[in-house]
Amino acid sequence: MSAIASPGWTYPPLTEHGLRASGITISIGGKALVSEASLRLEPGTVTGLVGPNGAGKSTLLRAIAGVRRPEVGTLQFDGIDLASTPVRERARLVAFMEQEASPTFDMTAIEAVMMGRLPHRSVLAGPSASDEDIARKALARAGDAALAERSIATLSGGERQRVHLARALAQDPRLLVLDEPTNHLDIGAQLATMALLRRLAAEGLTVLAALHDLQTAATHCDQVVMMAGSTIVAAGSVTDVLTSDLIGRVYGVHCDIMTNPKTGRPLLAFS
Ligand SMILES: Nc1ncnc2c1ncn2[C@@H]1O[C@H](COP(=O)(O)OP(=O)(O)OP(=O)(O)O)[C@@H](O)[C@H]1O
Repeated sequence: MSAIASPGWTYPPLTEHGLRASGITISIGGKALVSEASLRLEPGTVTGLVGPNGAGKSTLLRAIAGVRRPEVGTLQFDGIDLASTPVRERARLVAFMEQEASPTFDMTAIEAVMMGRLPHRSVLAGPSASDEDIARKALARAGDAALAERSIATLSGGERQRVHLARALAQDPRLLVLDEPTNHLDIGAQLATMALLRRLAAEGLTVLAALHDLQTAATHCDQVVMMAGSTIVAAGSVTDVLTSDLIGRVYGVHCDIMTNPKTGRPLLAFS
């Protein structure tokens, strides 16, 4: 991973690896959107952030990604305090794919992905051949190589979602934060995306993804963090968190949990 600090700023020594969020609290107009959320994510793992609509998942992800500053709490990645890390350096550590990232102005898919290279090049210099090479590889990994020269305004929701994933990959981060990365994707593309996240984790990335589909979390994640009513109500292994009892209490649905005989992973049946 490239992580060369710009002149005048060097990364502090690594003390502890992975993400450490502690006591994150965010409120608007006196209403807590996230209350005292704490979590640990180890490098090389995929964590699913689950919970009902309005639980506070996107708000917590935005805080971790640096889009929204928490009023209270600390965020450290690899021992680095993210709040005091300059924006450009932070963007080399953490990449964020938002839930509904509609294009604000027209550009081609490859131009959109190249924006992920901005934290890695000098402010005045244009993109290098190496930047373009990295962007094209990222687009290919996300499954959109054939769409490189297409205007993103003309792409389908799923195609555009993969472009945004490629932009985050081109950023070459150490922590990848994704808000519903598969919500526009067909089942084949969903499986391909989750398999890609697993490969990225195997390469050492820390991956945190908000997921609505509990089966996707059960099948592909190492760890699950469940939010409800602005707080984290459970965090741990898939089998510790995705229990019939907790799903029933949090979502108000009945869920039978079996074991997939092929994968050994939990198989969820809702009623
Ligand atoms: N700018 C805002 N002003 C007021 N309330 C807000 C604001 N942004 C978010 N909220 C509220 O905060 C709560 C948490 O929102 P958030 O988007 O984090 O939930 P979520 O778990 O990601 O939901 P979903 O699964 O529906 O995407 C919701 O009740 C939402 O209406």
